[in-house]
Amino acid sequence: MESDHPPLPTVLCSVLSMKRQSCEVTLDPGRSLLSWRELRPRRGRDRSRPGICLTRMLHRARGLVNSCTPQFPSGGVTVPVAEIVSVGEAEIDEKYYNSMKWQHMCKPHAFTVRYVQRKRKHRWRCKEVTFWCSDEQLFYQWLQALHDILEQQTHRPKRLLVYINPYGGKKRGKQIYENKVAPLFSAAGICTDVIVTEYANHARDNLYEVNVEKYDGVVCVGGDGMFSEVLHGLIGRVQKDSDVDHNNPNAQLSRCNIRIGIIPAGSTDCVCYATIGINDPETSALHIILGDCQPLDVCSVHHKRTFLKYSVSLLGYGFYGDVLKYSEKNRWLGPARYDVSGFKTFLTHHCYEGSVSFQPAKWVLGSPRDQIICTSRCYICRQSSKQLEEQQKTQACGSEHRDQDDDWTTIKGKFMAINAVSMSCACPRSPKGLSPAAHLGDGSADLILVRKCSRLDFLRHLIRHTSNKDQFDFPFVEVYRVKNFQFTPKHFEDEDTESTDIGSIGKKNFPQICTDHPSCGCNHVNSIWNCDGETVDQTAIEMRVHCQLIKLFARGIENAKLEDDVNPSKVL
Ligand SMILES: Nc1ncnc2c1ncn2[C@@H]1O[C@H](COP(=O)(O)OP(=O)(O)OP(=O)(O)O)[C@@H](O)[C@H]1O
Ligand SMILES: CCCCCCCCCCCCC/C=C/[C@@H](O)[C@H](CO)NC(C)=O
Ligand SMILES: [Ca+2]
Repeated sequence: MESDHPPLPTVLCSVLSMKRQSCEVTLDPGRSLLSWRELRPRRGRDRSRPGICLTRMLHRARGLVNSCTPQFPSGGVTVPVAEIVSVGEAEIDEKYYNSMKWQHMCKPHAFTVRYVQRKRKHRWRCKEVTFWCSDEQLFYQWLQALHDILEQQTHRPKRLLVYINPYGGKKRGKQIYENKVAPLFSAAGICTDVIVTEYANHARDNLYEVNVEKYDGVVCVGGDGMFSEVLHGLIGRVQKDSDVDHNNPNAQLSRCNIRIGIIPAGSTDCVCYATIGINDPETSALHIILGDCQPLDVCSVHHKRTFLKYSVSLLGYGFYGDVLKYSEKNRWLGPARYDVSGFKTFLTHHCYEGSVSFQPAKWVLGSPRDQIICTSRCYICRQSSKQLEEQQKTQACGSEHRDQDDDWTTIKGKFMAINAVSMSCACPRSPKGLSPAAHLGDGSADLILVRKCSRLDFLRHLIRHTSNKDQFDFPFVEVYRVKNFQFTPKHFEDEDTESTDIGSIGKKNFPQICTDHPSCGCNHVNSIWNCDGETVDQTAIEMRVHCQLIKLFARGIENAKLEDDVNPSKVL
């Protein structure tokens, strides 16, 4: 009787040689694992009967122990196929070849497997191992089997468009790409078109013209500003192609399916750090090669009915706006400009008067202070986006997004900082980020309001950004998980009398705002908005989160505990 089940894929198991040692190498397509372990000859027996072990091994190698139950080694290395970077004919070092026993081969039958090895703190390295086969037939059998199984990794990119900012960070973008990334892409058989940008917004503008369909992904080499350019280019292009008016703050934006990879070469590189866990070009390149996919929330920022910018990390007014304002004047300082400017801004100690209105993200499972960190395959992000989609389906009415009007909260006052973050914003300066429990793809942002406080209190709050302690645990700090917010600076109604949605909210809310405390320096003084490290020209803005609008070549933060326990490529 014929079985309905497809035949089980054949396990390939051979004795191959590795670094002059015999190894049992197993490729188990069913479990998508490649493993190997050294075969140690039993000392006493082997000394008295030289050669017996090799004979047995060669016999097994020729006969191939096919269809056997895989014997996963108790000591050895196991690599998931999903973490194999490349497989190819080995480039043989002549000295090594001459010292080998099997010199009767006219050509060395060896292949090299490159794979991901996890190091500490989310760093990945590309490790390689070369296996020697006893004959040509066996060699081709292995090469074919490995190529076939890698072909099944269809989510991996084959063709990439790469933009390099030669002036980001320490101006090492080109060097970083050429030395650390290009060799890996080439080993993995990825074709690239590389554009070294010649002016600001070159990448963004180019993305409006280029045939994006040709590529499986876009890679940016640079910092958050460079990422922002690519983000604007891609989202803008997709909206244009699908006839979505991005000036409409309520427009349902079309999702962007082409993934973006980030090779960190900037000053903060917060998007890279918060989605991969480290700013390391080689690690990022490996995530791209393996074809990782991390959906990411994007916030749109509008003034009245005019689109201003998209943000994925920090949209900050007050402290972070001022830090950016001063740091832009000192770009020549490179990454240190943020420290100099941060110190100066801290000493200035400005607060700003205004009104913040927001709607809570009611569907989300988490809350900003629950200490549940967004990790790879985050449950909260999956559930929240599912719930949001269902909610949107039931309210679906054309291409406009309709928010209920009844649940707005308005907070008026004097603020040291207003920060909206749709991800943790973790970066080397603040390893847990501005909101450690914010989620990459839950469709919400954490709105952090730091009210007017003493310089010492503000310093205490800032220092918490660098520690594990709760940075929201101060009487002058509030945090809300929101789906949108609007901000109107106090002086807005004086300078702009036109009636709009946001304008009328401002007018409605301002009569009670005081103009006392002349000493605090907040009257009639505006900050600017820092939008992912770029300045925004308007101060009265509205922001809305678009759940999982884009995808990155990343996988979120792998659970450190889990990583230690089940590191797949570690020597057991
Ligand atoms: N060829 C170029 N010449 C001048 N400016 C450029 C060029 N290419 C890109 N830019 C701009 O440079 C700005 C900063 O770049 P980038 O983000 O790479 O570095 P950074 O500002 O040092 O790092 P971070 O954004 O992480 O703080 C971006 O706003 C980008 O638009
Ligand atoms: C006196 C101690 C002060 C310590 C304060 C450390 C806080 C550092 C927090 C950095 C937050 C970074 C958020 C990310 C913002 C990026 O979008 C942007 C562009 O790269 N970077 C900055 C610095 O605005
Ligand atoms: Ca989010």
